[in-house]
Amino acid sequence: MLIKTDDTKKYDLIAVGRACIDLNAVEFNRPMEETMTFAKYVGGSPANVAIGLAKLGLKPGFIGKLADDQHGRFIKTYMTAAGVDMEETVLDTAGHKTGLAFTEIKSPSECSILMYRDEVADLYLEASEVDEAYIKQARLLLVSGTALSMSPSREAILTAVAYAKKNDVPVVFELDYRPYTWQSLEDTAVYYSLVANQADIIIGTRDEFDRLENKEGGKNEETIAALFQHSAQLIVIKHGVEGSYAYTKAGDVYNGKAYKTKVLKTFGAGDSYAAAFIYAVLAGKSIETALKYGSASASIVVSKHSSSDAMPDVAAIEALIQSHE
Ligand SMILES: Nc1ncnc2c1ncn2[C@@H]1O[C@H](COP(=O)(O)OP(=O)(O)OP(=O)(O)O)[C@@H](O)[C@H]1O
Ligand SMILES: O=C(O)C[C@@H](O)[C@H](O)C(=O)CO
Repeated sequence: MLIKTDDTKKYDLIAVGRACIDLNAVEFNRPMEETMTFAKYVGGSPANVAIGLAKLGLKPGFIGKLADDQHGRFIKTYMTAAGVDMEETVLDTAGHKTGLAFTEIKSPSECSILMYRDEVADLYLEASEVDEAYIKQARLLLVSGTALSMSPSREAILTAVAYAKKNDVPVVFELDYRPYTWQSLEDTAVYYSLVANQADIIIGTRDEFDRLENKEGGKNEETIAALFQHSAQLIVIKHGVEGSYAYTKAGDVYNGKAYKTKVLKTFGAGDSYAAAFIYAVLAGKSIETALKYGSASASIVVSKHSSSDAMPDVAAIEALIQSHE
């Protein structure tokens, strides 16, 4: 197996970062100005990935800070019921709020997210609130890039990564770049590099790797050459509907095609892709197969209304792959 993990661990993966609320336009194919109703779902990239893994039958855990209010309680209840261990989440006692993402579905190819993320509870997670003994119980630690955008969450993430490294828990870095949370492009590149250089698996879009390198129009070959000088064993670079590439440190290159579908909205593709790709890697499947799982899962989620609730099970993913073989 390319990434060696200890399958006797209590949790398959522990995700650290934000768990928020998505409010997705119910009346779609119109601008948000004309939208009157929104459906509520759990959102936030690492929460979505954890939920996706639970739907695939794995045992994920979550580290994060939730607001002590109705939204925080909704998130904890939903994720627990979905099969994510939420016992290590901490409650914010300083009045910070849950992050909200209003999603606009103008057309299948034109979606946008309007974020309410000032003073959000998830960015107030402190290093002292991250438990080494919990991380030690995971096969993988998943870190989201957005959680690096502000202190004290930044230090909490760096602490989680340090605990994972100390306890031989491989680190997955999902670049998950959300521009509104960052002060500058330089900050992003500094903190992204700090974690990317320690990560075993790095997953992001081509644009997100450009943020890591703080340049435009970067080339995959140059990106992987630089990153493979550090801890990375496996790098996935996504190119939207054009598909994705996986690179191994040993020099293997794999190309995954997107599965065409009737798209409702494009967001949620990355999180569903990551969940199914990681599931396949943990199940010991080949990288070619893991790319198919990621693409199939994303194809299912972009055809549905939510990012979290729509995460598919293994049977749905395998059926979609089969129908294209
Ligand atoms: N329109 C689409 N139809 C089918 N599959 C898609 C589509 N868009 C993306 N995908 C699949 O999802 C994968 C990830 O998509 P993308 O590169 O857009 O990720 P992302 O930008 O991280 O997503 P997100 O919008 O959730 O942040 C792609 O590699 C592809 O397999
Ligand atoms: O927190 C966000 O950035 C938005 C997410 O909640 C949303 O689920 C999404 O865009 C998934 O990729």
